[in-house]
Amino acid sequence: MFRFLTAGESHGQCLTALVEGIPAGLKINLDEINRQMARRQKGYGRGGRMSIETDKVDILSGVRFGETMGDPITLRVVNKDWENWTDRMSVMGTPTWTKVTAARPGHADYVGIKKYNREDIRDILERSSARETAARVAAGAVARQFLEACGIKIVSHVINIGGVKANTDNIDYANLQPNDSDLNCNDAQAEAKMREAIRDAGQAGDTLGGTFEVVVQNMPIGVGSHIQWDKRLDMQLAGAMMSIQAIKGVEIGDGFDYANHPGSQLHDEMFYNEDKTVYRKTNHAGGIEGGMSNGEPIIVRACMKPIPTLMTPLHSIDIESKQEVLACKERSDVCAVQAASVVGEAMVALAITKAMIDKFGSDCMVDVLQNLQAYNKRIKG
Ligand SMILES: Cc1cc2nc3c(=O)[nH]c(=O)nc-3n(C[C@H](O)[C@H](O)[C@H](O)COP(=O)(O)O)c2cc1C
Ligand SMILES: C=C(O[C@@H]1CC(C(=O)O)=C[C@@H](OP(=O)(O)O)[C@H]1O)C(=O)O
Repeated sequence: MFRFLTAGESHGQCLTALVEGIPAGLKINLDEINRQMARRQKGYGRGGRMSIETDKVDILSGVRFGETMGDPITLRVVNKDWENWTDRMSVMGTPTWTKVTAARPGHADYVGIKKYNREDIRDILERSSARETAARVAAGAVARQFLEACGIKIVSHVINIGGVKANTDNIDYANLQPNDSDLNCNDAQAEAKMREAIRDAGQAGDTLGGTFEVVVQNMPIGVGSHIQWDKRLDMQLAGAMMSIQAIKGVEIGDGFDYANHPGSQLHDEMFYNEDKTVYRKTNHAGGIEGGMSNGEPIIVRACMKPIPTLMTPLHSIDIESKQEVLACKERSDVCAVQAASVVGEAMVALAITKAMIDKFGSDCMVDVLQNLQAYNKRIKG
């Protein structure tokens, strides 16, 4: 059993993640965790907050002398900005700060206020903020280290920002490499145009969304199951991806394009190599058939809506005065698709880790790796 939870507010003292079920005996590389944290903070179009924070993870439990013990792992990311918010975010005492009352269309503000019976929108926006994704990337970075010990790699790339599309013809998904570019895009020409689009949107007080792909490489066959709805790997991946703030669409493989062509053009035909191992010439299925990994790279595509906080605010309502007003202008990102792609990698890593642990066990790495090896041997035979 593998699970994780996060806690913390955007301008509170810290964010935490509690990760349970990582097997004992996994070597943890803290520098690598922090490298993932830094990747999430990059990206042209991020707001002022990113120049305040330098996200670093403290491991508070579950790891001893660099190795997991099988215990729950607690990860903490301190919010440097907390110091500037102690008046507004004090744990005890009486509020001295003006309430936020003008709801932002597209954010959690209005519905949250109603549902939780609050008068200050800050009580909602602090937790609905995607600052929370820092804790997910920390948890995901631990999961990635488990997956890498099992030989599995996860990469992503941005393929569309605000309608500017990267060239995605002839991508070799099995060998797609991580890139360090500003927008996590492999097409330099498209990336330059994406930057222009983000700059123009920012100057107009507007925001942009986009699309990215997360790819899982070297995935063993048969992880997930057709037996029950909640064991299907595609369901677990889609849920994980949809749980990210502002993600509004998820596709596996050809996804919505399946609707446009007949089956004869889309199902991935099977062939035998000389040694009778099976191979495919195509991967329309995106590495999953019948809710199980089929050994091809898993391709999960996600669409992020434009950021809801606009510097040229939208028409909205004030929950206190009951007047029609302009939405509140919190400091904000113009575009965060690159950051979302890093969060997407983390969520995919966490979902794949859960499915791998369901299949190969979670007590200790020696058992997991032996189980995986024996299983691979049987499958190949
Ligand atoms: C990495 C990342 C950064 C984000 N930055 C902002 C931001 O600066 N301002 C904002 O209003 N929304 C931002 N969002 C989106 C909101 O958090 C999100 O739209 C909101 O929580 C409502 O949830 P929903 O869009 O899923 O309905 C960001 C999302 C992600 C994934
Ligand atoms: C803080 C992060 O993202 C935040 C997500 C966010 C929102 O409403 O989702 C609003 C902004 O926060 P602030 O109001 O402090 O500027 C973003 O910066 C982060 O990614 O670390």
